[in-house]
Amino acid sequence: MVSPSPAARPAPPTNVKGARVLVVEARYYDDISDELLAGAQGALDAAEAEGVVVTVPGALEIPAAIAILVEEAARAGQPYDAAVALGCVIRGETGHYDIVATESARALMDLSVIGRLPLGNGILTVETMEQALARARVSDLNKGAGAADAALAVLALKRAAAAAPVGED
Ligand SMILES: Nc1c(NC[C@H](O)[C@H](O)[C@H](O)CO)[nH]c(=O)[nH]c1=O
Ligand SMILES: CC(=O)[C@@H](O)COP(=O)(O)O
Repeated sequence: MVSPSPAARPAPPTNVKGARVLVVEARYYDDISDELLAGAQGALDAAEAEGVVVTVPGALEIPAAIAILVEEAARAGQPYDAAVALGCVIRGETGHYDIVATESARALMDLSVIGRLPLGNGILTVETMEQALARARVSDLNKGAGAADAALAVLALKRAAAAAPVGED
C-alpha cells in the first residue's frame, strides 16, 4: 500500500485577503479536532482571511450548521465568503460509519454546488485512529489546512470570475 505523503501546499491566493470564512468542526475526537482546527486556522492566517469557528457534536450535524449559519449571516448583512468542514469519522462495528461518512459528504457537496458556496471538506473518513492522527496532524498530512486551502481556492476563482465575467467584451 502506498503511504500518503504530505502534499505540497499551494501559496495562498492573492485575492482572498479579508475573506470571512465559517469553520464548522465536529468535535467527536478532541485530539483530532485540535489538529484539524490548528491546520485550518494556519491556512486562513496565511491567506489573511478571518475564520469564525463553530462546534457541533458530530459530522452529521455539520451540513445543517453551515446551511443555517450561512443563511443567518447573509440575513444579518455579514455574509460568509466560504466555509470549511472539519471532523473525523472512524469506522466502528456497524454500518453507521457509511451513513455518517457518505451523508455528510453528500450534503456538503449539495450545499457547495447549489449554494455556490466555496467549501472545503476536512471530514476525515478512516478505519483507525492511527490513520486519523496521520491525516490530522499539522506536522504530518495536515488535512485541516488542505480543506481550508481548497475553500480559499474556489473563493479565489469565484472572485476572479465576478471581477472579469467570461465573455465580457
Ligand atoms: N461515529 C461518529 C459520529 N457519529 C455521530 C453522528 O455524526 C451524529 O452526531 C449522530 O448520529 C447524531 O445525529 N460522528 C463523527 O463525527 N464521527 C464519528 O466517528
Ligand atoms: C462512525 C460511527 O458512527 C461509528 O463510530 C459508530 O460505531 P459503531 O458502528 O460501532 O456503533
